[in-house]
Amino acid sequence: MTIKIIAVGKKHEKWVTQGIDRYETRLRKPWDVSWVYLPHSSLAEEQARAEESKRILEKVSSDDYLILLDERGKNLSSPELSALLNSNLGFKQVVLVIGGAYGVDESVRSRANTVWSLSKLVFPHQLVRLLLTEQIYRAGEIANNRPYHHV
Ligand SMILES: C[S@@+](CC[C@H](N)C(=O)[O-])C[C@H]1O[C@@H](n2cnc3c(N)ncnc32)[C@H](O)[C@@H]1O
Repeated sequence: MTIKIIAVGKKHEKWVTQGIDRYETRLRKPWDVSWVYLPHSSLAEEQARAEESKRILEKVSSDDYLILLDERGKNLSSPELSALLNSNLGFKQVVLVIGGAYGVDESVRSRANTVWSLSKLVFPHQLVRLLLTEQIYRAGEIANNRPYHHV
């Protein structure tokens, strides 16, 4: 399974890099995770959201399974995420999107196959990168029946 994470903003900030590295170095094949960083728009809120959403969709193929991270989405348990990533659903690649400071607009929301909420709380973008990386690692461990995940 190929997993692409599209994140609005620069590379990871120093304080999350160590955490992300911790999980990514442990991630085992066959899951192959890569990051795409998109520049922040310098426009005002609504136009910035539209510009960043356009840039996001330019990186998504019609045959990708798109998961948008958004606090208004649905909750998934870790086993449910694992099953979702593991099932492949006939798609070549799963793409996960983390929006910028203003989130994304309706174009990305309506393209998304799943809108996934980590919590009703709004988290800062960089922290979402770290939480997502740990959850992908956890999902892989669940899929491979390894003991990292305890219920
Ligand atoms: C600072 S938040 C933006 C919040 C913004 N108010 C919005 O309307 O989306 C940056 C990004 O982090 C992700 N995010 C933040 N909290 C989240 C949560 N609880 N669940 C899922 N994704 C979240 C979303 O992708 C969001 O676009």
